[in-house]
Amino acid sequence: MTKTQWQPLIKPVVLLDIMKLPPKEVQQVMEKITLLIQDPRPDGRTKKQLLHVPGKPYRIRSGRYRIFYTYNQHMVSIYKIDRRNESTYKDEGAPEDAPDADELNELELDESELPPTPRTDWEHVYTHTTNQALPEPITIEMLQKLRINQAYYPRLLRITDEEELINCPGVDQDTMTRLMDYLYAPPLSEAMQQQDLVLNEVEDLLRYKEGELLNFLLKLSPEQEKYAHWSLSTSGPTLVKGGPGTGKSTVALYRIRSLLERLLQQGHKTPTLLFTTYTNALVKSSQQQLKQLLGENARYVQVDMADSIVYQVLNSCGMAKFPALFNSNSEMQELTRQAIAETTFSGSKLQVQVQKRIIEQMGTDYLLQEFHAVIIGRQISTLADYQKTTRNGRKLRLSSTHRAAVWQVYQRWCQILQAAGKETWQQRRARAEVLTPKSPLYHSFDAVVIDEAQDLDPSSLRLLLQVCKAPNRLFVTADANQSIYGNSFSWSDVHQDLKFQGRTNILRANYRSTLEISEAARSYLRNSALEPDETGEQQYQQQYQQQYQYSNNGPLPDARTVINNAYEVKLLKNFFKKASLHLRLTLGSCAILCPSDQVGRALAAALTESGIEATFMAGRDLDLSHSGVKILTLKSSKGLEFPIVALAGFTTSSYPALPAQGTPEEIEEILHRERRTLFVGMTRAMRALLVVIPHQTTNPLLQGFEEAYWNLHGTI
Ligand SMILES: Nc1ncnc2c1ncn2[C@@H]1O[C@H](COP(=O)(O)OP(=O)(O)OP(=O)(O)O)[C@@H](O)[C@H]1O
Repeated sequence: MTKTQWQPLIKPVVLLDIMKLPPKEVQQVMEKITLLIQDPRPDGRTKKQLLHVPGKPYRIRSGRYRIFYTYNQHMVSIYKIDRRNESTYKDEGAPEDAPDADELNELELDESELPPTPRTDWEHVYTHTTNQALPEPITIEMLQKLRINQAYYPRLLRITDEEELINCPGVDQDTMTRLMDYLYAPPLSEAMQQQDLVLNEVEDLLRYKEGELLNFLLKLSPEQEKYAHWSLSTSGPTLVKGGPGTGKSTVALYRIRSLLERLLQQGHKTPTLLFTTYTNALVKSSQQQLKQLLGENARYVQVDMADSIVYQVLNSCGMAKFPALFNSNSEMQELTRQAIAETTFSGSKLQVQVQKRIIEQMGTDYLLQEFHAVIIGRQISTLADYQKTTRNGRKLRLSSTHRAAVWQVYQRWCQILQAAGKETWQQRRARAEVLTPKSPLYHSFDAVVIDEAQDLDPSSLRLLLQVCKAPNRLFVTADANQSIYGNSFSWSDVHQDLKFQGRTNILRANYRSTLEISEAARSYLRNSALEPDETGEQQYQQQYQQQYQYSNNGPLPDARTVINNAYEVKLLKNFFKKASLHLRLTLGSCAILCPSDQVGRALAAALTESGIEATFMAGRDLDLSHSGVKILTLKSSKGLEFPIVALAGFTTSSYPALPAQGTPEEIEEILHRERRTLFVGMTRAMRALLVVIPHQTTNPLLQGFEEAYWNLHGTI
């Protein structure tokens, strides 16, 4: 057998090309790919470099087809299998080494195959995007070839034009994407930009065509690869940071694979690993990806939200039922107001008055955050300890008189909650943390990987550290600038074992968003980045604003003003339709991220009424495979991604909620946090982004869209 020297990689579009190939051609294509991985270098005959084509790809002929590829020292990346243009190959019987028509015809380049140049304006793109007939009719044969569920046949066979194709209610997203990709193969330049997938064996292509193999794994970049395997035998935990879309979650999943391999090599018969992430939707998608990555071995990995582990610890100790959680935020606020009213402050009459005023100025939200992030999150149980604590990330400075006042309200608050049989999530997590050593979960996992750690409570982090058998088998990913609830805290404040010095790395290449979207979001975030901590956060924040690497380009994102709700719906409808048509995607690729459930439901109703399928999905029942536009709150969009995104719903809501009598520092802290929340929303977008701004708004969060980064067209 010939030794394989180059690792074969394929672009996702190649899989569609394989589905389109007649069976007898597949064998021949596989033979050519086998030849390529033995030696991809051009030979001037069958393998040639196309010097005049953008990207200077190589091509090898395979009968009536040609395979396009690039290669480096170690890898061959195949990115298109295309039928030769018959008119340029008059002599079908020409020998393989006949003069190459490709060279003369420049691969029949049309305009769509030129490399994408950044366009400045969606409006311009819109006007050139009109509804057209499908490039070929949808047939039963096509649907069978694509292994599409027969239940969808009647609906799909009725489609005749592009608008019907992009807005096809009731057909799941995966099906629509497959059909769309099949009908509209991306041009060469786009195919080249797609991610690389690993082709372990050339025969896998045949297995894929026959339905035995459903997926191929992503090829990590060298730096991602390094962090997935890095420091497996150090003494402490490891941390990977990076901006949005740099592949932190991806590396976390591959880290699980290397930890598992290491444990199995070390002779562990039934290793147990824990992967925690942030929302139900992320649990589901991580489970799917781990199944793909690990096959049968996925049974060794438990995927959960950190709060499920909190529940499991309490349950295992018989402490899960009582006290009950609050039914609503307003119920919690009410009890907090009651605590403020009932607190008897100590000291002279003047001191009592001062303390009362301090608390009033603070507002219930800020006070609750102080209880949660500082007192409960750090397991502080005495005023003396509270007086000493550093309060990292809290902008409002508190003197010892302030702290004494907070402490007294806190004491009363605890009594009231106890009498009502209620607790907050933060109290529950802190309770679970203390109980962990008594729970069977203590030291029960051979390794723990925590994704999206920036918003975890310190109690949850310490709990997860305790369920892990050894600190060096803990791996954490985080991006402080995507912290949407709390503010920066110091890792070593959380636990002495959480010192990442020397074991922190940063990912720098963005694989999700276009350069234009990512740079616009970063320009919006500027000034709201978080405070430094001892893991090099300051350096990180400086690097955050430096040049990133991007794989994709596109038009500038839009920040558009609207005069009322009706126009907002009109703009959204127009944006989704045109962007979907232009990008050859369906409405299932579109998402609206909005400030609250209530606003989301109203938008879903209004869009549906206007003829666009749209569904509001609460965080717990997010279904990413659902057809039509998905409407989510900004907060529940964390960790997710969508090709087309609109941030909307600011015309009706009073977002952000600011305390009526808040101090400037307190308001500044809230605004910074919410600016990061909008930043998270913007960075969910892969290809197209729109922010809908109410006309003449004074909302401070909807200011700061710089003309250099955003398309700021007029009002509609
Ligand atoms: N090496 C790679 N090549 C191509 N695509 C990649 C690569 N690494 C990651 N991706 C893709 O980039 C996207 C973002 O990756 P991922 O979600 O892991 O990033 P992240 O850093 O966790 O993002 P965020 O913090 O914004 O949630 C995903 O679609 C992922 O498949």
